[in-house]
Amino acid sequence: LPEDSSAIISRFQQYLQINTAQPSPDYSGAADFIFSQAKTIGLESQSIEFVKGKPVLLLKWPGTNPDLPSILLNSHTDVVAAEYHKWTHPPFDAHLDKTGDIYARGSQDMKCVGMQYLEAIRRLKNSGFQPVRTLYVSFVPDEEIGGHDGAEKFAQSEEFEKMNVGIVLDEGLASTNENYRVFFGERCPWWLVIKATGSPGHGSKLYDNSAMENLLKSIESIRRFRASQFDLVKAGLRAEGEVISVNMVFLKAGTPSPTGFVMNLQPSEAEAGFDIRVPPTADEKMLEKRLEEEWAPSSRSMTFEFKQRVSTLNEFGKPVVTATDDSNPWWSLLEGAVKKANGKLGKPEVFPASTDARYFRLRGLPAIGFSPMANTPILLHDHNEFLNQAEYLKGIEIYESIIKAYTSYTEHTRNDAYRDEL
Ligand SMILES: CSCC[C@H](NC=O)C(=O)O
Ligand SMILES: [Zn+2]
Ligand SMILES: [Zn+2]
Repeated sequence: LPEDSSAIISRFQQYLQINTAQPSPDYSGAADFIFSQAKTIGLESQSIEFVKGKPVLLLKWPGTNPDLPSILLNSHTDVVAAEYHKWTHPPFDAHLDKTGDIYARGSQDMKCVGMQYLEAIRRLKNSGFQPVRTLYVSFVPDEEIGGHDGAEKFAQSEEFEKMNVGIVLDEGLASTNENYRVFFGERCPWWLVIKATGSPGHGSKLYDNSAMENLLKSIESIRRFRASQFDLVKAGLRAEGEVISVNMVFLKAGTPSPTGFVMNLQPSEAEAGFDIRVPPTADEKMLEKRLEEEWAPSSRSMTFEFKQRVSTLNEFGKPVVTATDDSNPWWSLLEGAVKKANGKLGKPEVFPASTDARYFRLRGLPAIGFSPMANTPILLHDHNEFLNQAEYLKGIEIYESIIKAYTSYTEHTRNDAYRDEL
């Protein structure tokens, strides 16, 4: 590796070594690091604590025409927890192996992207490039737990309003082939708990309407639905983000005893939790009906509760998605810029899980999910998350090209996609 590249990789490793794992992320460590980077690059920086101890770090590269809507490059500073003993290299060592793979929690999700933004800016600045539009880079907390104290408050703030943002880039997913994946929307999380009650009884007795039987009937029904959705994906008829996913995440029942559970007692209560993800264009009413009639019918002594239920629609009743046609110039600009840097984009997709991009889209802004990682296994939230250094360096070139194209775009763009509704 040339001298320059090893310095770039070592800065990436430094960021990865800061333990920002939920539930107690080292946000002040991350802030110190990001601000020290901003200083050496020559970017203005600001920390906004909408919630104490959870800073939104905002960097700014002023453009020559501050009247044009600005560009926002967003990333989150937190990462999910890691089970240390199940990793081949400790998750916060950022170990670089002989093949160039860098192992760390956050190497894909999404400290890579945050640092790639900064490295791209550093190079552009050094080359003498001048942006026309102002460029902002935000590092937000708490994405992994829903972003309520981070991007959600940020997107709704006066500070954000003043930034006059026209387009947001946020995270995507690694691609296992040579085409980068790119996302225009995301599925909405519905975290459902269903609860069954029934008559308790002797473990030897066959009878109807026990809590366990009632719950199992629901689970069977939910699993049939799950299979019907999964089959569409397996048959290649639908993309991952276009079906409703339903996965059971907990089961809770039984009567505890000092040695485990009482074995000859059928319990009077049983419950199960499901992580459901609903595509932006899905029929919510249909799903609700299914839930009321088949998954948790009161006729079977069942109740349900949502731990979280995010609507697929915005305040105008429209799906929360970013346009991918001619009405959104940022799409073709992105395509062109990636191509110019010798990269290829796949077909725009719906992100299968949730990201902070939703909060920007809810404001009526276009937001594109994109993490430039091609030919890479998808390891976010998994053990042994890694990114190859060559792929990381390639991503920096991709962002250089995007930042050039975006900040140089001088056509008048509206920064309010809902103008028609308003
Ligand atoms: C919906 S709050 C949790 C957000 C989380 N985001 C990334 O994994 C997700 O589970 O999609
Ligand atoms: Zn993420
Ligand atoms: Zn994540």
